[in-house]
Amino acid sequence: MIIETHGLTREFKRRAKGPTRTTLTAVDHLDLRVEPGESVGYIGANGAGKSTTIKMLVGILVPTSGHVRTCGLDPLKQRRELARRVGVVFGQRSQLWWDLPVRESFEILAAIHRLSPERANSRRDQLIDHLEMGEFLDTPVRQLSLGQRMRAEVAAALLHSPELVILDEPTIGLDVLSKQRLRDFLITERAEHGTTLLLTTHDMGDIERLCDRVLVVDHGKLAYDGTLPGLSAQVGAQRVLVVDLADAGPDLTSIPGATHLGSEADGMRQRLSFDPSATTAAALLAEVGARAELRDLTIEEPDIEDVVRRLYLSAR
Ligand SMILES: Nc1ncnc2c1ncn2[C@@H]1O[C@H](COP(=O)(O)OP(=O)(O)OP(=O)(O)O)[C@@H](O)[C@H]1O
Repeated sequence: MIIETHGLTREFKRRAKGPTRTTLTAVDHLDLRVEPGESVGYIGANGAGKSTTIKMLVGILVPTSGHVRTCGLDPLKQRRELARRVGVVFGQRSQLWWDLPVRESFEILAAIHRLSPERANSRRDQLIDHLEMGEFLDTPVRQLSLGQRMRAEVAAALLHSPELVILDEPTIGLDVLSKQRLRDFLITERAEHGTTLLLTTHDMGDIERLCDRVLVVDHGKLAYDGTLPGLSAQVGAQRVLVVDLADAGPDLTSIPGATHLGSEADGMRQRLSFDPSATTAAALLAEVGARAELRDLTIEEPDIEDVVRRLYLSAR
C-alpha cells in the first residue's frame, strides 16, 4: 500500500466571538488505501478537507488523531526519507526560486536530493523534452507565464523520480493547450515509470483523462470511492452535446433520449443534454445527422461541482 490511513482526523480550533472556541473537524476519521501504480482523483467541494488530507500525507500537518503511512513511512517521523520518495505540486504555491532562472532551480533541487550529476542531467533533459521547457530554461521564474511555471513546478517535483506524485490543483487557471500538455506528460510518466498519482482538482477533464479511481470527500469524510463513470451514473450526471450545423434550421427538439437546451445563430449551433447511462453521443449524432448536415461537434464535460453537489444531496 502506498497510501494508508486509519481514522485520520484533523481538527482546527477556531475562535468564535468572545472567549469561546469552536472546533472544526476538517478531516474526520478518514480511511484511505491507495495501491502502487494507481491514479486517484481526490475531489470535493471547497473546504471539504482535501488540502488538509494531503498536508497530513506528506507530514506538513500533524493529525489530531488516527494513523497515516505514506510509502510505508511515518510522514512526521520520517519526513526526510519520505521527501525522497514523494513529489508534491501545490498549484497555488511555488517551490521554485522566484528570481532564479528555471535551470538553476533544477540544479539546487538536484543537490538537495543528492542526485548524481549523470542522473540529474539525464532526468532534467528528459523532463525538458517531455514538458517542452527548452524555450524558457534561462528565464527567471517570476517572468514565466502560468502555463510555463506549472510545467516547471511539475518538473521540479518529479526531478528525483518519486514513486508517488501528489498534485493539488495542477491545472488551475491553465489554458486548454497547457492543460492537455500537462495531462499528456503525467500519462506518459505513469506509463513509463509506474508512478502513483493522487490529485485534487475542480476540473472533470483532469479526472477523465488521468484517473482510474475517484475519491469524493464531504466534510472530511469519504462520500464515494469508485470509478468516474460509476460516480456519474450514481448521481445521474448529464452530458451536453453541442452540434454545429451547415444551415439554419428548426430546434432539434424530438431527438430520443435528449433534451434541447438552446439554439444560437438561427439554429446553426444547438445544445442537447443527455444521460450517458441511457443513450450515447453516437446515437444522438446519428439522429442529428438524419435531420441536418453536421459540421462540427463538441461534448461538454459534466461540471465537477455539479456532480459533487448531487452526490452530497443524495447522501443526505
Ligand atoms: N490552518 C487552518 N486553520 C483553521 N482552519 C483551517 C486551516 N486549514 C484549513 N482549515 C479549514 O478546514 C476545512 C478544510 O480545508 P481544506 O483546505 O482542507 O479544504 P479543501 O477541500 O482543500 O478546499 P479547497 O478546494 O477550497 O482547497 C475548511 O473549513 C478550512 O477553512
